[in-house]
Amino acid sequence: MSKLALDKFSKLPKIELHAHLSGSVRYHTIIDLLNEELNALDSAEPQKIKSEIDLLNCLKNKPSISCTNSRSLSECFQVFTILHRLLNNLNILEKVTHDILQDFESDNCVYLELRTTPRNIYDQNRTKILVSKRHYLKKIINVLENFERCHKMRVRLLLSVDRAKGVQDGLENVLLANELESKYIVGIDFSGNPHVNSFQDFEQIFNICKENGLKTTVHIAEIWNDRDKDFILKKIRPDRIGHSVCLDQEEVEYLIQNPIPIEICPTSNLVTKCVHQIDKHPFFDFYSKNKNYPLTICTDDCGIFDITLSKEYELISEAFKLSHEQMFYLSKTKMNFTEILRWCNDYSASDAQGFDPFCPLPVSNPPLDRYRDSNMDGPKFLEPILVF
Ligand SMILES: CNc1ncnc2c1ncn2[C@@H]1O[C@H](COP(=O)(O)O)[C@@H](O)[C@H]1O
Repeated sequence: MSKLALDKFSKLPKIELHAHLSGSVRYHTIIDLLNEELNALDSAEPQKIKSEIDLLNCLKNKPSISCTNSRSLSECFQVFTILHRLLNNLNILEKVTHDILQDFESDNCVYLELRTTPRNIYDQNRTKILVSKRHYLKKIINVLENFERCHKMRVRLLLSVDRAKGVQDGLENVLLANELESKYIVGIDFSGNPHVNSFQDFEQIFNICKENGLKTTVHIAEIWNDRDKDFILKKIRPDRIGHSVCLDQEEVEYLIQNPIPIEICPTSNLVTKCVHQIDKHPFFDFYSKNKNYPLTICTDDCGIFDITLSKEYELISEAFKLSHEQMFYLSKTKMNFTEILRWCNDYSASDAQGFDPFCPLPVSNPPLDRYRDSNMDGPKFLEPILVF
């Protein structure tokens, strides 16, 4: 794709609803932190660190129609373990979180929903808690507050329940969400290694979320033998679902008839090999059958994959021959913004009225024509959806 087209996607105002904090730490920051460990005088395991740098290099992925340097999901989860070791104090956490927000805003993201699993940070012997889950979260919320004071992008937080860490750990996170009562926490994400445990064991937690009015989004069908699909789609019916790529035709039909908004993560699906070619991505099963199906394009772990939201748009647009106008229309309308505003339950009605996330900078925003793809021979604008 030409640089000009890439620029147009960078300028398109976008929303990001599926971004894991640790996975979104800048790729170069991760490498720098690993090199710091490597060069430390007391570096105990240089070979291990070198192989971790190699793993990172392999996972780093450039968007392309067919992905050649794919790695499996389990390798991704190895990287998260490394990241959790590296992000081991509040200063680093503060810095990387701020960088993530900056990066999304520079990419013209206007509403970012970051998700993270609250965790205790231990000392080297893992005997003493240095930072509690509560302090971990408070630090992140503090970064979001400070950011919002001087930036236009709106940022909210989902607390993650990691299926691999078990029910008790998940329960603590949901109780924390309730207890902190922060306007920044808008819901609960159910994620983690899909090969480990089953979400069916977490039914009590789903019920607690419902009883307490906490919105939920659940990772499903990231692998073919996901035994939780029926349970999630038919019994739990969360507010959104993530990935949802390994679905059979019957399940796709079921969703078309009974839609749940889907967070699509194209590069992630290629890297983890649950989709082998971008032009076979099930995004199109939904899009082609129902142009109004609520779909949103997301990055998942933009740091470890070294990608941006704009590049994800580019990937989908190229693979399915969608014009800039179609992408624009998709980003504007496929995810119901009233719904998002409802997630931000602290907004007063007047705030909500004044907040058009697609028009955050009315003075400096370019005219809509700027987003028009001059080479496009498909339909012209479907409706005058924006007033800049
Ligand atoms: C690649 N696809 C994925 N599938 C499932 N869960 C994923 C994921 N990518 C990330 N996570 C979840 O997010 C955590 C890292 O961010 P936080 O430490 O919470 O900020 C991972 O440990 C995993 O539980």
